[in-house]
Amino acid sequence: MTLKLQMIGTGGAFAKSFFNNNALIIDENFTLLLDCGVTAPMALHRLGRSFESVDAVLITHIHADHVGGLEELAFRMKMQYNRKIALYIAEALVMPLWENTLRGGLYQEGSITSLNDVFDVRPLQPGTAVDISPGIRAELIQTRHIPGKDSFSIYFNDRIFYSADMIFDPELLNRLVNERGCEVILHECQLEGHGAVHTTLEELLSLPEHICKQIYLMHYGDEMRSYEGRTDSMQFLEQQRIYEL
Ligand SMILES: Nc1ccn([C@@H]2O[C@@H]3COP(=O)(O)O[C@H]3[C@H]2O)c(=O)n1
Ligand SMILES: [Zn+2]
Ligand SMILES: [Zn+2]
Repeated sequence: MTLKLQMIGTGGAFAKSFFNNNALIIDENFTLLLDCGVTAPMALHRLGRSFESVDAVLITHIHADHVGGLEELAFRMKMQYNRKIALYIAEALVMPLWENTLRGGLYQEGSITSLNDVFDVRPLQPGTAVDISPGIRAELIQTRHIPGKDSFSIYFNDRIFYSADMIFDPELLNRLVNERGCEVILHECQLEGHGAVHTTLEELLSLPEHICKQIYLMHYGDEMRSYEGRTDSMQFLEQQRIYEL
C-alpha cells in the first residue's frame, strides 16, 4: 500500500528559502503532520491548508524547527476548532515538551495546566509500531542527534524510513534495507561543513549504491540548488510536491 507524502518544508533549521523540514503523510481520509516547526503555520497556509485539516501530529524531537509551531496549533485547536488533536510523541519527550517548551506560552490557570488539556497525548515506545490510521503504521527508532537529547526517527509501514535530525548511522541504514526490507529512505542532509549533529552529503554518498538509490534528501540549507547533479542517485525532496511512496 502506498503512502502520500507532501513536505510542507524541506529546509534545515536556519534555511531562509525553504520552510522547516515538516511533512504531511496523507492516508485516504487522514492527514498526519510530521513535526510542527516555527514555519509550519505559514507553510500550511501557502498550501491553502490550515491546522483544521490535520488529524494528528507526530513529533521527532524538541528543536524549534520541529516543535516551534505547536503553541499556535494547540491554541487554534482549543480556541478556534474546539477539539483535541492526537499528539504522537515518544514517552521520554512528553514531560520535556510541556515543561521546557510549551508551558511558558500555553499555561492558563484552571484551563491549561498540562499537555493533556490541549492534546490527546499518545505516548510511543521505540520499537513498538502503532496504527495511526488504517493506512499509516509508525514505529519510532531512537537515533543520535545531540548529546543528551532524545531524538526519534520513524519507520512507516515497515518499509519507509523517515530520519529525524541525526548523525550518520550507516549500520542502521544497512540493517533496515538488508534485514527489514526498507524500500524508501527520507534522510536529513547537511550539504556543507562537518556533520557534528547532522548527516553530511559526503557521508550519505559513501553508502552502497543499492541504498543510495532509495534515498531522498531533506532538511537541507539554502545552498541546495548548487548541489543539484552532485548527489549521484539520491534525489532532493521538494517542498509542496506530492510523492506517492
Ligand atoms: N551542537 C549543536 C547544536 C545545534 N546546532 C544547530 O542548531 C540547530 C537546531 O536545529 P537542528 O535542525 O537540529 O540543526 C541544528 C544546528 O544547525 C549545531 O550546529 N550544533
Ligand atoms: Zn531540524
Ligand atoms: Zn534537531
